[in-house]
Amino acid sequence: MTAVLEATGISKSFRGLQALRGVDISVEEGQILGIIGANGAGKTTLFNCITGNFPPTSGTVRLDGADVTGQPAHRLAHRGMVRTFQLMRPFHTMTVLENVEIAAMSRGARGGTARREAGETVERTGLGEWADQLSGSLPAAMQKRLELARALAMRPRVLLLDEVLAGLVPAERAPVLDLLENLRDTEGMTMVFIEHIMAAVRRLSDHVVMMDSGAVLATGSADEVLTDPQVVEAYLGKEASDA
Ligand SMILES: Nc1ncnc2c1ncn2[C@@H]1O[C@H](COP(=O)(O)OP(=O)(O)OP(=O)(O)O)[C@@H](O)[C@H]1O
Repeated sequence: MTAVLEATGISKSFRGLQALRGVDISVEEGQILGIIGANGAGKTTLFNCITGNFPPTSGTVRLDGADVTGQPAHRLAHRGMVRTFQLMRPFHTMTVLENVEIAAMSRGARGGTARREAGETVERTGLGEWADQLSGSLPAAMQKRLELARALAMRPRVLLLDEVLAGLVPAERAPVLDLLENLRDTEGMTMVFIEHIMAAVRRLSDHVVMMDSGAVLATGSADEVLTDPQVVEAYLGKEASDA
């Protein structure tokens, strides 16, 4: 099987601080890759290098085999790769539906089509009853769903999720996990997700990469990685409370 998304040898320095040191990840079509690691390990920086927020200092990003290193987010979105952000950035003075509609329009949907697709996405992400609320007035859990809805409205084939469950109580996490699993199983969507909640990593990941100090420390199935003594020592010992 060929990788849909493959990042090889990704390094990134910020004025002397080496945030990434030759990171390799790859994910095959219809698979979910989970990325774990302590705060500051470089997970979000890796996403930023992959999704064109800034170019890596060195290394190559390939999407469907094509070199897309450093391409801006909008061009990657047209190629089918979209991400969510850890800190949400919706337009707070617009309604939930309008926010999602704008995302649909950004990939070319127009007029009634954009509105209809936005409505479907809003329902699918459990935001139906909030559709006409200003997004700035949403509770945190619903803002998270809006971030996901905006990404899905862009119809990605490859979706990168940065801590999409953070700040949600367990009852709020379940529907998001159900949705992500459904997107993989029914639409074959490929996903990479950064997550600190180990129950979610176990449930969703076909494959896990554990990062430490800007490098990959362990990779394998969730069972293999989460029981790896180095991973337990470097990360899980500190984070196990939420597992
Ligand atoms: N734009 C930037 N400028 C300078 N340093 C940065 C920048 N972005 C990240 N860093 C640094 O790079 C390192 C990796 O940060 P990063 O946010 O990627 O970690 P992370 O694994 O995503 O952490 P968390 O789990 O807290 O989100 C940190 O030392 C961080 O301070």
